Amino acid sequence: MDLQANVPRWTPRPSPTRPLKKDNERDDEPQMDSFASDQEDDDGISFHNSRTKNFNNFPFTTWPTAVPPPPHIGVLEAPSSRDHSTEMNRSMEMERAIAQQPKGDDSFGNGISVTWKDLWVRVPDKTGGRRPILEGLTGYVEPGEVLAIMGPSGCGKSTLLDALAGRLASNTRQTGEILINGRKQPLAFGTSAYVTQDDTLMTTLTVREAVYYSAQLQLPDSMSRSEKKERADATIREMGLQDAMNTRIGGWSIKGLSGGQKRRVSISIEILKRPKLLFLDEPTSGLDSAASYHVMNRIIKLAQQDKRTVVASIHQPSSEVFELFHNLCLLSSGRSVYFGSTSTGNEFFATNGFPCPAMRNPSDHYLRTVNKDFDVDIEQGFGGKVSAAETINILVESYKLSEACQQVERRVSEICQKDGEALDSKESQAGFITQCNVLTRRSFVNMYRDLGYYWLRLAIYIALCLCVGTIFYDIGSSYGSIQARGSMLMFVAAFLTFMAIGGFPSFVEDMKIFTRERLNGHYGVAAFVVGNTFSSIPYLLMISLVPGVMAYYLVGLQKGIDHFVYFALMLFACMMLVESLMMIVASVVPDFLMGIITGAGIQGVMMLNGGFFRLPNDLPKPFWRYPMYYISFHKYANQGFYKNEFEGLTFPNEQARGPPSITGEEILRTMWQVEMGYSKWMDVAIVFGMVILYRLMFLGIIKTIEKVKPIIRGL
Ligand SMILES: Nc1ncnc2c1ncn2[C@@H]1O[C@H](COP(=O)(O)OP(=O)(O)OP(=O)(O)O)[C@@H](O)[C@H]1O
Repeated sequence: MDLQANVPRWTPRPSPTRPLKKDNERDDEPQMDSFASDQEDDDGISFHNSRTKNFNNFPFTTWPTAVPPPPHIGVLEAPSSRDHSTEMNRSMEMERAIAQQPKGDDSFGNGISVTWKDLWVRVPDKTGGRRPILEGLTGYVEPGEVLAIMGPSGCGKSTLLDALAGRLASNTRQTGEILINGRKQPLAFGTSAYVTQDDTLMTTLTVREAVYYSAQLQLPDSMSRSEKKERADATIREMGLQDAMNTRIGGWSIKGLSGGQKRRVSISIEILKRPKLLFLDEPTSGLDSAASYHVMNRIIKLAQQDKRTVVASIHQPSSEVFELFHNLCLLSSGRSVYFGSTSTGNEFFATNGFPCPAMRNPSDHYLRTVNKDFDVDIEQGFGGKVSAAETINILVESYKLSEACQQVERRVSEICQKDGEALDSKESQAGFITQCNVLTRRSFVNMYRDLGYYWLRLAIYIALCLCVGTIFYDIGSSYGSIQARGSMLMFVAAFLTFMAIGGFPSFVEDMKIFTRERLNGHYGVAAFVVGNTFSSIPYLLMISLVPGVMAYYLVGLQKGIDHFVYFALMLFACMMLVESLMMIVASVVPDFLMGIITGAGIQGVMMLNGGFFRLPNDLPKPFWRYPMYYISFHKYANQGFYKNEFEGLTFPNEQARGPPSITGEEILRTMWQVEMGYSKWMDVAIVFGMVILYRLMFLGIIKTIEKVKPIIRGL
């Protein structure tokens, strides 16, 4: 069957850049679905269409629902009964109207235009090849417009948004052209805002705190604190969250906001800065119809102010919400079914034999018609039925041949020809010091409120140190205590520090929030690393000191406050190091289970090679002795702890042979094979140096990932 030969030509009404509704054109309150009604066109043909009154001047080849269709099965043809001369006249009229229609701004002004042409996105398939998830899409969105991306679940809405926002996953390959203001330029890190489908929020903060911290990070230093607070409060109110201002967002452990409320917090955070380009993935999911309407209405107003550009994927908008959008990009299985004004969608479907029934929300009708997930035949306006797959083919082919499609291509070319401005990602952002300060405070509050971050670890450390203290209680200075001291100190250096791995789930959550905020340009990578490092210091000090003092004094290690201070300092340095290591792991393996296994594996190797289980001189050369022994932080931790404990002590020699006593220094040299050429303070300094190195590596890895990802995707 040659679908292309039979599909009717569809021509849209001449308003791809439909002017925005004025406020007085509609109530602010959501209305009942009311726009599907029987109307008569100029030819006296009755058809169901909500917006028929808009179309009377234009030649839509709409299937009349009351008139029998031409006798073909599953193949659509232009109605033979049409008066062709009338049609031609109307076509000419339309072409004239199109020519006279203002094509948006002549320049981009301060706004951002996005165009995409022949956009393909492919992902690996099971056979080792690649399957397309977006197939040759072309479209545009201009300043002041709100584009709705619609289609059945899995049709590629999020993928299209990700592609436009420059955020595709690294296993995808993108071809085709995406231009921002007519130029090929990256769209991330502050040039646009993106509300993702999942709400990645700091669960311990209240709504007001979450939005206000974000305001402090995103708004420029030139704004006063009170102005930022005002902006945050106003945005919260705009999203209808005033009653939940002081409610914690909540997560798996504490019940806080509802799903819909979280959605609105996510939107609030991203619209705070009034972005010039806003991507929204399912902004209304979880919202009731009134909330959906108000949220979308607010976003439309945002687009109107200073001509901002909005692209939103949306699942099941009510008719009220659907009417708010300007253009519709309807997808099915990654293919473009329709791109054009939302007000001419009904025409397109009716023209192709799938008119929207009376009293049905048009968006429901479109989604039902283009969904092939369920093996249900689609009813045609004239009573026939075609399979869902065939319906989609008809619509896709019809759209390709339509004047609307050509019009979109023309508009894309026009926009691309303009010489648009380059985007500045650093525009009006808080300064580095402010970012570090705010991130440190926010992270500190989060750590304080999240029981799993440090409090639970503190409890477990106390329990473990009580066990250590009672098992090695009052260790004494007998010959046998030498081995016991060594084992106890090794346990502290290896196992107590290993336990810092318990914070990994919180690191993964932190990384998710960081990734979202970073991609939206809220702050820089360095500010995040500084904030994360400084906020954890008080807690790690507490964990080193409180359980440390219990273990130290119950065991009866070497007396003197300086010895205890060294012990606590080394424990603190090792914990910081393990946390830094786990942050690196979280940045590379952001999966909870995989990350813990990877982190535990790395630490296991270091522990094994740290000079306790196998004495340093016995480690096989070259790999384990050089460089692995020197890379392992356990080497320095063990050495430092041993020097701190054994130097200055003397143990009686209970063996029959040899001198009557043995000094700590001799034990260090012969028994533990410790490097004695430098002091214990050097060991702790090396561990702190490694902490700095690991944090820098963390920063470097994030920056590298940011740079490499677009290259992998083929951009
Ligand atoms: N990185 C990826 N690797 C493999 N497959 C992917 C990837 N991204 C998307 N897909 C697949 O592409 C298809 C489209 O996914 P996408 O998330 O864009 O759909 P969607 O229309 O947003 O769906 P929903 O409305 O349910 O969120 C799905 O089948 C999905 O499994």
